[in-house]
Amino acid sequence: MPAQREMKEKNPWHMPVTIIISVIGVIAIVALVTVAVLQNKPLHQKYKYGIVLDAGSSHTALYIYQWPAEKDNNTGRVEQTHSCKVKGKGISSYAADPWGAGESLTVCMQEAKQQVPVKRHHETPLYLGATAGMRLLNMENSSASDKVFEAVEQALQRFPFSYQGARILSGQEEGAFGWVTVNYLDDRLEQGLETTGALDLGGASTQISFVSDKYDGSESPSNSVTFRLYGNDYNLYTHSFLCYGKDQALRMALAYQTQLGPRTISDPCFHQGYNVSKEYSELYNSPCVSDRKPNGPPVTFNHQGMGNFQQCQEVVKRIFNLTSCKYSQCSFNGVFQPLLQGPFGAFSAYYFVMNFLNLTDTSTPLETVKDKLTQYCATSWAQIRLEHPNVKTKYLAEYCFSGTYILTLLTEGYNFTSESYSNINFIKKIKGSDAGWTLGYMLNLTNMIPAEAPDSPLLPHTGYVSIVTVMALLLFLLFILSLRPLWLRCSKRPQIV
Ligand SMILES: Nc1ncnc2c1ncn2[C@@H]1O[C@H](COP(=O)(O)OP(=O)(O)O)[C@@H](O)[C@H]1O
Ligand SMILES: [Ca+2]
Repeated sequence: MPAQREMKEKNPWHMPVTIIISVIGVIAIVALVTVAVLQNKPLHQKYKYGIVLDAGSSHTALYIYQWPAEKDNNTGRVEQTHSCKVKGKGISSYAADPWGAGESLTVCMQEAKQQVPVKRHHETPLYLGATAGMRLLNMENSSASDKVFEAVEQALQRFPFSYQGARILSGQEEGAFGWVTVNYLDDRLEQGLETTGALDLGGASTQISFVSDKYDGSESPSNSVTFRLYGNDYNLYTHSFLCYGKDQALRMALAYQTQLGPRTISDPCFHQGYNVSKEYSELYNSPCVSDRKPNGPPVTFNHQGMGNFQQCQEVVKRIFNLTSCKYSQCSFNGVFQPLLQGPFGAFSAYYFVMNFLNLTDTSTPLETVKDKLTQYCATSWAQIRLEHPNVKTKYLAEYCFSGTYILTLLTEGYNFTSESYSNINFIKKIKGSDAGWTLGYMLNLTNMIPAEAPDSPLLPHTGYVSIVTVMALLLFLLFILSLRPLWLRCSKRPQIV
């Protein structure tokens, strides 16, 4: 077999040294790529969790947030994974039964126990923040408010989480943390982009927060909050109007109409055919209206609807003081407000109401929005009920008032114009997380937003792996090429025949 022998001798791969070098080379390259891929591959994601209870005036909601365990300081990574609406009213309505307030939270807390992995329970911070309902109760009856907190605290401490306390947020905090949430979720803070203003409408208070270039905070320091986030300084204007949430605003509007204690009030903000007997003591049972209580009114009054948007707007305007202002410019009630600037996200009741009324599209001219609301308010109560059999009667009865209140607050109160109205976005969620103060509150308390921009890796993981792979291939090519001379030499060797 001389031909076969010749082949063997020509082929360098049959030389032991060449074979060993080749094998080692290939193993080295495979090892290099494998190590590069494995070392830099994100580990099987482990998450940390945080729980915030939003004890609002109308109801309490629980939110669970999660973020990758090894990257607390990274940006845009905290997201809402679960929410739970507590059955019944807000904790401030339990003044006469404080333990009931604590009890009311247990169903959602049980749910949280199921949602957060058991081994993370003990390290999961749990916060409760109360807003305007408890602010009002605290003003009215501070010992009742203390008792509610005591009961809530005891109920929450029974769960295996890391309880961090329950407290009333100031209006300023509520506004500022709502602004942080919206801008964090939009990745505006991390990237240093122009920020979005935040408009939050609750049941008992409402907040407006935005950055205005012309505003340095000196004209009204109590409306100013400064932040340094990701290496950028922000000078935020914020104001919270206590009693201007939509439920208390409705009380104030009704109080203006019942100041003389009539037995019947004809209310343009409710639909024609709506006729409900209500109690004076219930209407005036709030610090927002208690000083307007008529002397010796009858026990009840008939609340009758008239269904007239124009007249409703006149009634609503009466709850705003639009004349007194000791600053260069004001919103209402003598409160300083700089020039409106930039886009705004309007959430909570702004969204619920405008969404129900099909009016979330702000590219619709303001005049058309008013026309649609005029039509809606003029629809009879019987017809409205027929069209929306599954909507809670209390909400349904109030959407005409609420829509009118929102438009009046935005235009007469905050000075949005036909042009700037289109800068408002009515939103519920951003990237799966609810817009509201809770996320911003937790980010702040867990120091999850750094003051300075974190150092970012030179390359993202995929870039790193690609470069190593390309380099390994090049090395392999070089290696093969380096074998060429050996090859050629072998093929030129004198034949042994
Ligand atoms: N589906 C809905 N339709 C209309 N209004 C709603 C709906 N869901 C919630 N709301 C209202 O949103 C408001 C939420 O306020 P809340 O956060 O409880 O009060 P605050 O922030 O003033 O403490 C309440 O007025 C509540 O009635
Ligand atoms: Ca709220």
